[in-house]
Amino acid sequence: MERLRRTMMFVPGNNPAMIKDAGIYGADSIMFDLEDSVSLNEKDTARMLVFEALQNVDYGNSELVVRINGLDTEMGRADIFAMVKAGVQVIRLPKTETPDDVVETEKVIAEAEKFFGIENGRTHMMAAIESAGGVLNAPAIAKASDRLIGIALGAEDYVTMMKTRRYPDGAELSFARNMILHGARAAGIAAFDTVYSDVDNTEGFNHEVEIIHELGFDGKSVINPRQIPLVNAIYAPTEKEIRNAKDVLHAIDEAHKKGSGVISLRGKMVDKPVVARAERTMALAKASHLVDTEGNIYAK
Ligand SMILES: CC(C)(COP(=O)(O)OP(=O)(O)OC[C@H]1O[C@@H](n2cnc3c(N)ncnc32)[C@H](O)[C@@H]1OP(=O)(O)O)[C@@H](O)C(=O)NCCC(=O)NCCSC(=O)C[C@@](O)(CC(=O)O)C(=O)O
Ligand SMILES: [Mg+2]
Repeated sequence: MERLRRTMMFVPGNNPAMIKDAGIYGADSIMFDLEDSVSLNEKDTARMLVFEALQNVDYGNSELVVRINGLDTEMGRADIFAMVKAGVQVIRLPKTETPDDVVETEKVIAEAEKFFGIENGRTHMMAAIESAGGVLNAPAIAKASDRLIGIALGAEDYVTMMKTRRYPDGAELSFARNMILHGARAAGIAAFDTVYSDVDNTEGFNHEVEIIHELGFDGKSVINPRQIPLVNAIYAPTEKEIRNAKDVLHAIDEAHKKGSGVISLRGKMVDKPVVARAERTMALAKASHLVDTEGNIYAK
């Protein structure tokens, strides 16, 4: 079963208190940041703090991701070696412009795995796309390495380069979001939307999450624990959707018993894509604690 990544929470790598408590908020993924939330004179401290945390803090079921500094900086290589040694699950490459950026980063990751005697390929990657060039290359970036679990939009850098800013309806991000989504889907990996910086604006945040949920993004980068339950609520299926998904899965089981891959349910065709959507609905229902492991809806 595909891992759910509705929320990926940025945690500044130089903030010991936030690093220590990052696991208590229920983010699907925790993303320790060594890049833009850390000033130049704190880079070494942040790398050390995140290294220690990855080795010693229990973050439960949250996936552990680190955003490194790019290889075009003097920190990039040291970041990769330290994080691979610490056993990070996913390295997030910032400001990815070309497939070569991914390939070059992968080479250093493989070198680090070999150096520390770690199984080749254990460290996964994701690539953040934060520029016009990166957006145009999104489909090729998404296919650049088997280690990639997903690609993500970094909209703050992107809108700055595009000489605009963030607007409530998101029209300025429409092309980038669609390129990233299509690039990810064509490569069979996940697509993550960008951060929403106005932490106190719940209405604006919810509106943005509705948009990316409807588009089909797997989830969103968040910068504050208060944003996690808001994303989860929008990604949680309704009781009607769960009941329908259960009926779909039951109907296709019956069809398979009769040797068919298609059946009618309440006048609507149930086939492979409908079944795949029903399975995702049930996975989201389980993650949202709306059903038990058998798929039974919890009484209210
Ligand atoms: C926004 C704010 C200052 C608000 O502060 P506030 O003080 O109002 O927070 P409160 O809500 O009051 O905090 C209540 C309790 O939660 C704790 N708490 C808060 N945030 C927590 C957290 N993140 N992790 C763990 N713990 C946390 C806090 O310590 C407190 O704990 P306690 O005291 O125990 O009660 C704060 O959240 C924060 O610093 N966020 C991280 C910012 C960050 O990482 N930026 C870089 C990534 S974006 C980027 O780089 C752009 C990008 O690259 C992106 C892309 O590529 O996608 C692009 O180009 O777009
Ligand atoms: Mg950025």
